[in-house]
Amino acid sequence: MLNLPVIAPLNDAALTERLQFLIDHKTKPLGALGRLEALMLRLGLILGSEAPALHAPQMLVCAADHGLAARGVSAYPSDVTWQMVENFLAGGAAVSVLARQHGLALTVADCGVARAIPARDTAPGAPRLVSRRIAAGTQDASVGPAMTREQCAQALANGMAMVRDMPGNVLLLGEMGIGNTSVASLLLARLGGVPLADCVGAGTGLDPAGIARKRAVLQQALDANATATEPLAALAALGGFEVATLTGAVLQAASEHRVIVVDGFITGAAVLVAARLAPQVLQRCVFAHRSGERGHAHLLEVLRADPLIDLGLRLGEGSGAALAWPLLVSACAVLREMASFESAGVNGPSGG
Ligand SMILES: O=C(O)c1ccc[n+]([C@@H]2O[C@H](COP(=O)([O-])O)[C@@H](O)[C@H]2O)c1
Ligand SMILES: Cc1cc2nc[nH]c2cc1C
Repeated sequence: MLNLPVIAPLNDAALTERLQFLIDHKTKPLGALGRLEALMLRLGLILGSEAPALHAPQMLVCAADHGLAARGVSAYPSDVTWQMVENFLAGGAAVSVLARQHGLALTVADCGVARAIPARDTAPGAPRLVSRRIAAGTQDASVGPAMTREQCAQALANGMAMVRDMPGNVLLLGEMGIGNTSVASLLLARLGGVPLADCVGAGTGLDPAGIARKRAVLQQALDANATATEPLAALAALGGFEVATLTGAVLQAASEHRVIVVDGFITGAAVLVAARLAPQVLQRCVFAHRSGERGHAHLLEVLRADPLIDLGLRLGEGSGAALAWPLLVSACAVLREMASFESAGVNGPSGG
């Protein structure tokens, strides 16, 4: 039996009021720091502090393969999954560069890559591999469930355990898995109630004919798993090992009052599943960016999320989360260090 962690709602009205007062009395015209002010408020609430500080940020990149990929739903072959995991670990991928630049500890989890990633010793501070393999890729969801309920429960438990073992108070989410935009599309259609056509996009770069084929395959997957409507049933039937592991990670991080920085379409789909299980997780999430992948705008709407940046990224890996990271650092610094009208001796609004 899977025990999901308890997640308390964030409903400290007094702290909300104090934070808003502090923000409104900083030396700036009211509201002039725009959406950074909403970020300041959110981070203060999540961390339960009027002077929040982020420490030991953890970037967790979950990787796995997908039976669906054999149906031609991606522009790239499944081998790219293990090859990119090696690239993450060697320090050459976008997320490796950005994690290094920003001092984010990078953990890459093999949640079920078709070709197992060999264990290795890594130097302190270098990207770290953890093996949390469920199987060598999921089954083909277009003909039946992608995973068993037991496999899904194990992946959720793995995600929870990994976060439990991590230091720090902020978790950034990333993923890698050829075929996983299909998984995210299916979960958005099933759990978000969004028409499939709006959920399906180019992923790694399908052309319009490829997208039409992908849509037809994904419709077969929805039909083959028509009874999987509850969140955990849908996750098992349509999901991937990396998405289920990320879902567990999100639930655990929320229960520990960590800030959760959500990357793009696939990590967002994991948050959707987690939010269907425990809506309070959304109060702990910061949505990093709006992905160029078609379904992401719809997913953000379903989650009522307002992402920080829009650079037309469609890479995944956690790259958008890493790029948005400095904004979180700045939001905390401004809340802690910026003077108030009173402390700086600056006149407030003229009034009248
Ligand atoms: O996160 C996103 O918004 C995103 C959008 C498009 C593609 N991706 C990445 O591309 C891979 C999945 O694309 P595909 O076409 O194989 O389904 C996977 O490794 C993701 O990290 C990620
Ligand atoms: C090269 C490549 C890098 C990626 N990183 C995340 N998803 C990816 C998909 C491809 C194809």
